[in-house]
Amino acid sequence: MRLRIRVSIRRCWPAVQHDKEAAFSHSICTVVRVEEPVFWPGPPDFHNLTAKLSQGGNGTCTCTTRVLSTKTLNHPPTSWPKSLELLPAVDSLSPLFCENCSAQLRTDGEAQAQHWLALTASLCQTLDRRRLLPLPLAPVPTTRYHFEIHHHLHPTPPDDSFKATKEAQMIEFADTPNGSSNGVVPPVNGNGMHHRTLSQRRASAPMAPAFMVSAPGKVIVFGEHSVVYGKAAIAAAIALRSYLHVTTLSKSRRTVSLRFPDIDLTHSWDIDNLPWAIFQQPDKKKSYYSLVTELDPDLLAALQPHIDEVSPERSEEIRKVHRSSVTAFLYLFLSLGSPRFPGCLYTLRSTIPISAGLGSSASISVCLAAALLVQLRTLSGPHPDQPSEEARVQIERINRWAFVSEMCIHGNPSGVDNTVATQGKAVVFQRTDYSKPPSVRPLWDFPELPLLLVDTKQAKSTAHEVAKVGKLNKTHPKLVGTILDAMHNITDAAAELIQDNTFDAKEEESLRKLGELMTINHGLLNSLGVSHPRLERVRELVDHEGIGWTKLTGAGGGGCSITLLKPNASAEKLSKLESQFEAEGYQKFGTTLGGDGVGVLWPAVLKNGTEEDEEGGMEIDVEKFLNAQGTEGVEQLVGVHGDGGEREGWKFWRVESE
Ligand SMILES: Nc1ncnc2c1ncn2[C@@H]1O[C@H](COP(=O)(O)OP(=O)(O)O)[C@@H](O)[C@H]1O
Ligand SMILES: C[C@@](O)(CCOP(=O)(O)O)CC(=O)O
Repeated sequence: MRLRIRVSIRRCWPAVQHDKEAAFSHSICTVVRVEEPVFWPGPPDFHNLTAKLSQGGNGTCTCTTRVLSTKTLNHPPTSWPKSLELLPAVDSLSPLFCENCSAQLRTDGEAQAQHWLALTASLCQTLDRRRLLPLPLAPVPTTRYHFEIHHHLHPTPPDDSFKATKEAQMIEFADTPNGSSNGVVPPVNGNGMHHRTLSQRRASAPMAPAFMVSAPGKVIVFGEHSVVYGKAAIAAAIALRSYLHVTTLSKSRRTVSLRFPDIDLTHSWDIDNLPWAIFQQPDKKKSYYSLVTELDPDLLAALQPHIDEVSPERSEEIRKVHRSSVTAFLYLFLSLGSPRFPGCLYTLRSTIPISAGLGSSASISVCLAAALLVQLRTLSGPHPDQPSEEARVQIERINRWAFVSEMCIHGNPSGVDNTVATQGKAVVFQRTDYSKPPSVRPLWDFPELPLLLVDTKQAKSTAHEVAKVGKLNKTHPKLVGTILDAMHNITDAAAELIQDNTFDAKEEESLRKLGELMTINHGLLNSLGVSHPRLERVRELVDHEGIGWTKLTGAGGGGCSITLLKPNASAEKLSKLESQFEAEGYQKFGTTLGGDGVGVLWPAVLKNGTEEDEEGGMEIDVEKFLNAQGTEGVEQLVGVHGDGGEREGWKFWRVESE
């Protein structure tokens, strides 16, 4: 079957349409390429497009698209802007950033030409900006867009009304988050004028397809707490993950809503009542690539009334949890968004136990940051052929904002949790200077360690434990400094050991050396006062059986422990230990280390072994997502891994090993 795809580019001067022929089989993904002269800052709006069956079909095909990659080619386009007056009005676009160099373009209206020049200069990269004057002496680069088109065939409806509107629906766009028109843009006729007859008008559609993002939890294998003081830590992603579903509402619905059932939180705000003015002040405004290393007290104060209105009838304990999540969301939403942001519903579910030291807050922070950046179209990819370097830039962008969210949730984070939740795998992390990005060294061959993960079910607060160590450090700076240095040396030794060619995760001697480092690390954490009797009890039980080495993981004060099991640990002893854990109210987790970091499912359609798979997949709507039962239900519905490995649909920014 062949489909004709018509791609029309909005907010691009001059307005352009492309007709593309592409062969499709029933309900698959395909890639279409469009080349477009770059006359405009930022990617054009290709958000939704519909494709028309050009032959042999008796149905329509609704497609959603995503820009897979953009590549700048240095050959001139076929048309040129003739004079500066012809440049389009730019005041409807805010903020303006160059996609290539991330430079913020001027928005002061002083001279619109400046935008164009700055953009062109940055795209030409090697060209001296001054040589671009006067226009159009410089070669204007062309951007090549790759689209991924998900299309779903719908049978032709029996009634004729469909035929009447079919043509009008042929080119249909969703609005961009920063856009000023409503969700449906009519076709452009030969004069560049928009027109659509009354009979062809339709109710507003949602402005973008629903999509999902997901990020893993983590275990810190070495270096928690000391990492807050600039020492190195080793952390690895785990298979437990958070999943965030984003629905964009139609233009008339000006609310932003959170549904976070794990913490029993539901709340909506009127977007137009949020304190945009202060977040948009030139001295406060941040861009999607900013490195924010501290929260702005004025912005926090402006958010306070909107945080205070959440869950007024709940207990103080619950409100505290709600406040953390809401502060993180609102801070990100107002920092990254704009008053023209569309109404949205964010629904979050996580399989990571909360406040157990497995990085639940970092995982949701990464999801929130990634979702907002995806909505703003500031991320390229992910796609399987994305160059590592490009993937790295996207990961860095998400990570920077996830760190801001982490600051909202627990005050003084080191950034290790959000880094591993964004990047996945296992990393050696160190942040010596908080005004700069951290050093992150991936451990590509992180071994498959035989780990037992035990949740004490003793809730703790990271903020509280971190503050406790801070206080101890203030009182005994020299002594605590020595302990933190020793922890750093342990991490160094462990990284060296793991990367040594002779290290074998199945061999006793290798594991013994690593296990001893874990024991020492735990002892030092205990000396800082962040263990807990229930954590000590796990150690006691494991030590009694003599089958492994145990340390707390995460902030401590409760939460989880990890035990590195000896290779010869007998099944009998293990099962005895597990029964004892169960009897004493502990929960054992089976998890693998070193999985993928942040992933995107765009649109929210997955194959789930249901009838709908025949039609291209099953759309994950909010209802299905909320109705999924427990961890198993969530994983079955949207998990990044199905029974047969990685699920088709989820995509990850992957930084490969050099
Ligand atoms: N599934 C979730 N839904 C909503 N908020 C969450 C979720 N998981 C974590 N959080 C937020 O993160 C906080 C827990 O952070 P923290 O104490 O650092 O624990 P952890 O060690 O699990 O990261 C919670 O109080 C809540 O604000
Ligand atoms: C104690 C600390 O090192 C790790 C905290 O991990 P968690 O929040 O318990 O998952 C704090 C940090 O690194 O920000």
